[in-house]
Amino acid sequence: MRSPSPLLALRQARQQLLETGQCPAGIVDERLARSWHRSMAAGLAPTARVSPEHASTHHLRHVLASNHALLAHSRPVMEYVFDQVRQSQSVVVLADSAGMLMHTLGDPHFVDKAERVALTSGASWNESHRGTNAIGTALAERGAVEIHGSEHFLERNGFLTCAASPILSATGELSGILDISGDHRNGHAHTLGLVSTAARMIENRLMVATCKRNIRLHLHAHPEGIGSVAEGIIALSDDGWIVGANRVGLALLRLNTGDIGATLLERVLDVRLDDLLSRHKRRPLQAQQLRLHNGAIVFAQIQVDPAVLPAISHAAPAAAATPASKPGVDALSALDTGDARWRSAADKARRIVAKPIPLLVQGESGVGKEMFARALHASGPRRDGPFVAINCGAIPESLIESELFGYVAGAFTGARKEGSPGRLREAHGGTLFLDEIGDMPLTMQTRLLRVLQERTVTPVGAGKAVAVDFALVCATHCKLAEAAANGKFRHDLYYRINGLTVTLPALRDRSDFAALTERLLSDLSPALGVQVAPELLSRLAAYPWPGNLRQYASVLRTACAMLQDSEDTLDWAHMPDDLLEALQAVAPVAAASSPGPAVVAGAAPLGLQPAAVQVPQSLQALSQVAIQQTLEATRGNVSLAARQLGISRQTLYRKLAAASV
Ligand SMILES: Nc1ncnc2c1ncn2[C@@H]1O[C@H](COP(=O)(O)OP(=O)(O)OP(=O)(O)O)[C@@H](O)[C@H]1O
Repeated sequence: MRSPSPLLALRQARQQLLETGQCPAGIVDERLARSWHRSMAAGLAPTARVSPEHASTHHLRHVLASNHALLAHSRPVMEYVFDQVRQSQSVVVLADSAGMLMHTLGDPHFVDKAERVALTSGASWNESHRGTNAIGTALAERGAVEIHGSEHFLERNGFLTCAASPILSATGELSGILDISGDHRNGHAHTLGLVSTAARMIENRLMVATCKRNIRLHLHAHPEGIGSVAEGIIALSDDGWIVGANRVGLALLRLNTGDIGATLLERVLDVRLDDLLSRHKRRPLQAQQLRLHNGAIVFAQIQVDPAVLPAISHAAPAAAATPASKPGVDALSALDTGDARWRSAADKARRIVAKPIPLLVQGESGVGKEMFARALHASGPRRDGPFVAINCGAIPESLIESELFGYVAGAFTGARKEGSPGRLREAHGGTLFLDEIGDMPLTMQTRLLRVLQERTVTPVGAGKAVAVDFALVCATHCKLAEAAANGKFRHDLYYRINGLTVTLPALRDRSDFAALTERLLSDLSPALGVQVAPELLSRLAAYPWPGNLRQYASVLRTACAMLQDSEDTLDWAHMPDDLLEALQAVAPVAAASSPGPAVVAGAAPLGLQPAAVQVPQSLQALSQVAIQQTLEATRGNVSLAARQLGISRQTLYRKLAAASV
């Protein structure tokens, strides 16, 4: 591995492994020890002269065809790398995600004739076939490794020195392995660095190709770093979701692979997508300076296919919804895909939009309450004013007062020198949207009530009140009337914010699943006309979607990213693994009609027709099944499960607590 273990120590460690089944701690690199154990567990013997596992011509052809893009983008990089190592008589190899060689450059003179076949296309270097080796071990460890001489598990491979690095896709999956192998006497200290850099070059090329229809941010901490192999790349959907990223991009934005497909750009950076695009239009070649929410600065160059830019510039504000206010063609009706309950909520809200009547929007997490509020704002007379959204549950109690009401210069330690107007005053002339109002601490409820009664704000540390004028929309996932009855929410504030209450339906209760799906898909990829296969659509319609529209939109977004260039229909193969099983387990319903009383097939194995074993269950129970399956798939990782379900951790805990009552 990185620093070759001394030969004697290696021999002793291997001897002990073979005799006791345990590798002594501290003598060899931990990853090497893990790999030796895996090789033993695969039933391999170090002295065995196994004949190389080789794919049939038919299978090899299939693998090459399905890795067409990877091969095309790897070839030029492999040629460049080969030029660098030509003198050291090495071969440069590309393997698929199972460790099968797909392309080799260089003549393996250092290998005797009998072994040469092992370095040709079709040979498998998966650890289960060849024990510890750079390709197989890089696959198993998902990281770059070097394996020298007798670190190889099979003695017959001891003449090799190899360095390999994984190549990751834009969504973080392992696409293949790049490897440099040579005679172990010619090993070079820089080979691992070379192969890792080359793998990144391939990843970047692949990402630009697979995300060519997306808006891309090319990022670096310094403007000069943009365009280099060390640049970060982030791919965005038209409505500002991060749908792809290379490793540097993730690191720069402090994200993990699991955040891809589940994170809005504006949650990470202090900028909205439409602002980015309009700055790009004005100065297409200039790197923009952006700030992360933690204060760090990055520089970004936007790249977007000119053919899709007009569609995007049109679509980006559509997410914020700013069309005219005529009923029938306003921003609210642009969200209307035919569900009667949703339409009735929109009709009622439309009637008070120009009046000083506060609106309370109820509905489960992710049903689209904020989108509804934004669209209402854009449909009303204040649409040219600001829309200020505040998540009352997300601001720490100690900060909520200064965040909402503002403060004067020097009001408290840590305050900004120039003071802050506060979010309530930012909403002046527009709409204030208070999300999760039920989570607001009681002391703040009292202050908010005063603001609403007096229509003035008094910043922290100020003696004088400032007049404010905004339309108020609040949202809650809980029944606020119950919270008021239990003393958790002030009665007087409840009456003050509840001029009109509308309830948005959960996704599983909507009757417009097919139309909604079409709408979400056309938002995600306006130019592509992506559809869903009918069988899959009927299963999606029957699934309980605990995370509602947020979860469904996120699943569709990731599925669209899985489409090959030649595909335009989403099918089972594009669905995430954790959802597949759950979808197979629900009985299909006609997507155009209401899901109605759903049925579950119990634990029907994949591929079985679940309708044969239908067991009626409540929708709530179905939702719990989906939650449990996601938790199992994420091995109990609540944060990851919540992200995959499209709900917050608090909501997931709440649902789990409700289930255990
Ligand atoms: N009508 C819609 N059309 C397209 N996408 C939608 C629609 N409604 C919601 N979404 C998707 O669902 C996501 C969540 O929507 P939104 O934030 O409005 O829900 P919410 O009910 O306010 O959630 P929470 O209760 O967690 O704050 C959006 O970012 C968007 O991806």
